[in-house]
Amino acid sequence: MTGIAMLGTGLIGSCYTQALHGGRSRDHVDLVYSRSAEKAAAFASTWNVARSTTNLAEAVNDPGIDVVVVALPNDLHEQAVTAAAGAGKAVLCTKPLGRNAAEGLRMLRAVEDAGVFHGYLEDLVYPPKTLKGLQSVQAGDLGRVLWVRSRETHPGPHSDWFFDRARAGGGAIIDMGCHCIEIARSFIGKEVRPVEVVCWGDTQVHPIESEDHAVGMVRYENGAIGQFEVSWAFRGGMDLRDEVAGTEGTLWLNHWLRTGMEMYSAKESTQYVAEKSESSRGWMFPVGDEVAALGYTNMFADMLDAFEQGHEPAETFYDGYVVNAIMDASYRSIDTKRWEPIDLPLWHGQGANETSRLSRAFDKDHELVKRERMPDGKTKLILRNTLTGEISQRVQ
Ligand SMILES: NC(=O)C1=CN([C@@H]2O[C@H](COP(=O)(O)OP(=O)(O)OC[C@H]3O[C@@H](n4cnc5c(N)ncnc54)[C@H](OP(=O)(O)O)[C@@H]3O)[C@@H](O)[C@H]2O)C=CC1
Ligand SMILES: O=C1CO[C@H](CO)[C@@H](O)[C@@H]1O
Repeated sequence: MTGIAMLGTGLIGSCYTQALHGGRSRDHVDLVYSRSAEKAAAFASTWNVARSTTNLAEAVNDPGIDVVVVALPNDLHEQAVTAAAGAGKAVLCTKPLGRNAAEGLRMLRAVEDAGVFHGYLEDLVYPPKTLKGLQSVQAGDLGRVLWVRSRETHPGPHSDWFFDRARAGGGAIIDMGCHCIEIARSFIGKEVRPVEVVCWGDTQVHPIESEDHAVGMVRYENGAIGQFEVSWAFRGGMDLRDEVAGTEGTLWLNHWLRTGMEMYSAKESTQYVAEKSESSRGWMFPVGDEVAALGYTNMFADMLDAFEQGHEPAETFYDGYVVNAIMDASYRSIDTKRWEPIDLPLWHGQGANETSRLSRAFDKDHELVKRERMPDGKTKLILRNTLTGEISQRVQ
């Protein structure tokens, strides 16, 4: 059995542990690291973890440990990854990989130089409905993907360090834009190079330096656009939605509010409703199995299958570094108010390959712009003359 160490006893350390224990039925966290012996003991007792330590070096060097899971605040990722790689252990790191692309790239180099297995824990490309959507998109059911819109908004994070710009590396973009960017990149095709970004971001509500709102557009080399929308001041819970628009189809995913379970209670509920839920009475949107719905279960199954079978998981540190580079350009764009190029000193995907407009030949002189069935039962064809550019219509 694979020996697993969990570094961190916070929100994500608990979610990851629940997912690991419930997922493939053969995974178990063997060792937990916390700064405090009391917290470590409490975590170990809640989640039935056999051993704990307050020494990070001891955790990663433990001979019974094969895989180290980094579930620590953003400013501690690099240090933990370097320690795990130095100990020759496989390392799985939560999002964002780094606080910027330079940090992300150093982490990628550290695991590559050490020759250890690495996985980027981007859960939101693994929810069951996202995996099903990705399969359809990859099979071509939606045609060519033109535009992906991904939104994550909630009233704000649950711990102090998120609000400290230096520790977190930024605000809502680094915290949640990273999810939206990787979701869009997955639907558009991870081999397609992201070229430039234009982004607005501002601090509208919280008394902090970091942005609590942002909207950005990432332009890919094939013309596709990945749009992200993030807020740390949205009221009403956690709104997690994705939309994919292709030349032949559309996909809408709603992950959290309005997922199919809606409950009303006139009384104050005593039950936990869902992550970042703001209501415990009236209309509520509980989630049946949070760790599955958020993708953690499938994510760890992919990571551990890949580790045991000796191949790469769907998300590696390389993906985390690309996402970091897109976020760096987003922050530059907020300052310059212009499209900013995405700097990718390391790129594994396709080379320059601008996709031209789709040809929709109608007859020898025309392309079809649009076809629509009208209320009178007739069909209107809107055509463009390929020689003159003239637009005309025919009614059939
Ligand atoms: N969907 C996702 O993939 C999510 C990912 N995350 C990511 O997980 C990481 C941790 O976030 P989260 O678990 O929510 O954060 P929390 O604040 O809930 O927990 C962080 C944990 O890290 C440990 N820690 C160790 N050193 C420090 C330190 N110097 N300062 C603060 N904490 C420390 C603490 O455990 P102890 O006190 O026992 O030492 C603490 O419980 C972040 O990178 C975040 O972006 C977070 C939420 C969701
Ligand atoms: O998706 C998420 C929910 O909120 C958390 C706190 O802002 C994020 O860190 C996390 O990635």
